[in-house]
Amino acid sequence: DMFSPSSPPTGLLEKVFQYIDLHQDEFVQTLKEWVAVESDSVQPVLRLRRELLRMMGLAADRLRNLGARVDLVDAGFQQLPDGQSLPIPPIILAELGNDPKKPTVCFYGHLDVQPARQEDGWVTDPHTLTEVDGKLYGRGTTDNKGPVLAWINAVSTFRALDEDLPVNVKFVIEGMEEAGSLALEELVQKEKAGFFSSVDYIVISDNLWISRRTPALTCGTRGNSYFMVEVKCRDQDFHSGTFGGILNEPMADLVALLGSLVDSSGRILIPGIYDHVAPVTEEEKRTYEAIDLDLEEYRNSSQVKKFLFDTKEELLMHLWRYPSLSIHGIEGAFHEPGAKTVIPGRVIGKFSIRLVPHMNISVVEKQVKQHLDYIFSKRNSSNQMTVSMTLGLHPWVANIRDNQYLAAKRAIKTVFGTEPDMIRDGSTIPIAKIFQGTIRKSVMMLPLGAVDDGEHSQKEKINRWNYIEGSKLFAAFFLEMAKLH
Ligand SMILES: Cn1cncc1C[C@H](NC(=O)CCN)C(=O)O
Ligand SMILES: [Zn+2]
Ligand SMILES: [Zn+2]
Repeated sequence: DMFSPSSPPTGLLEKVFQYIDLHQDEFVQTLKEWVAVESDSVQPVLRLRRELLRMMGLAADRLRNLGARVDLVDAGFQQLPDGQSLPIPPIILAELGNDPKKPTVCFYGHLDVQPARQEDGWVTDPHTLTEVDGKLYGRGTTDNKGPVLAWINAVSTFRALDEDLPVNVKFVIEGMEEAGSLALEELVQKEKAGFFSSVDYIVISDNLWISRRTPALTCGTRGNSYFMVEVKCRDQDFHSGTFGGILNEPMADLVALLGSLVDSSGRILIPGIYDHVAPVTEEEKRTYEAIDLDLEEYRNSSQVKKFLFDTKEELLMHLWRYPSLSIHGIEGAFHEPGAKTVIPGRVIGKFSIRLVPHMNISVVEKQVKQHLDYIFSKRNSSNQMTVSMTLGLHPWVANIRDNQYLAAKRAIKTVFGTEPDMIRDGSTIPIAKIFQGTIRKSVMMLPLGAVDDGEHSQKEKINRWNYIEGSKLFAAFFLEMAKLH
């Protein structure tokens, strides 16, 4: 149309790539400064919330230096189960450029991280970015500080070269993703007609490739429903010498309940749970066949002796398009080393079910509660069982016919010289569905990290190559978006 900006001058991309290569050590240095902030949102303690506030402040400063207009939106307080409350770090809404002739691309990312302690099995200090053989180790390097900075690096490169930014850029950066994106949904609703009204596209870079070398585009994620099942005799523990043999023990009830959820082939045993799962189409099957995945390498690098499925297609389908049930832990259980003769008086089992199209969250909730009621009633226990669903997150499916998927494919081809794997992701980025459903804009997931980055795990890393080529990818993506608009 008549408002289309002219194609970028030939050689601009070359200049941009050269700048990024030349300044990569500065980019790594900033990542190091950000990794040094222990912005853990999972452990609800004031010291860490202060770190989160500091983290959001650092990011706000960085964005202001770029020339962005930055809003630190107050997000209120988190109520804890024990009655205490903690501040939620402010959410950054920022914008750079508002040329009506350009598309507006909004990047969502988060700067909170999972907990990490060196004793958990890190070789290096998790909050000191350490480079070994081109791998940048540190908590948050891949999830999600590295990708947030890659986007900022791309923007800052155009600024540093005194080149016009090809797109208008907006940022939504939060600090509570690892705790369930508290307060973000409300803000998105509230800003629907404000901040988000001018947004054309949303890009999220908060997941990983399925390969170590082949880049990917993500077309869908599973949702999640998280359950707590409490079994209580009394609030205090018992001595097994003085009460063992005369009680229904809460742990025995709970272990039976948890043991009734899934069989050893991974099949969920809750009646009706598979009823609404979308059937597999032939076309969909072909997408799994096309993916570059070396099963043996994947298995070896994951240090798993044997997966539940032997073919690439079966494995990918069970990660991406079938539900799964995982048992996470038991609160109140005696889990420390040593041999204490305790009977825990009250225990809480935690498990979750990854949801896929077209499962319905409230139907799943009913099915789970009915099943647990039935199993518990069969035990004829005198204890009290309480089941609650504490999180219900929808699965998300992209519209891969949107312009931005085309632009991203072209940018990937330019930077990596290859077509991306078109993948889904087994985990959940709750805000994707909320963006799509609330502000009704196109959402794309464009991951930068490699399959072996170890997000949430010990030894999390991002490869220098992924971080730097990823910064180039975002810059190339801006140019492709401008061409398509
Ligand atoms: C907090 N939470 C509880 N249920 C689901 C989640 C989100 C979490 N998200 C990620 O890990 C992002 C991965 N790139 C997950 O999927 O477990
Ligand atoms: Zn993340
Ligand atoms: Zn995470």
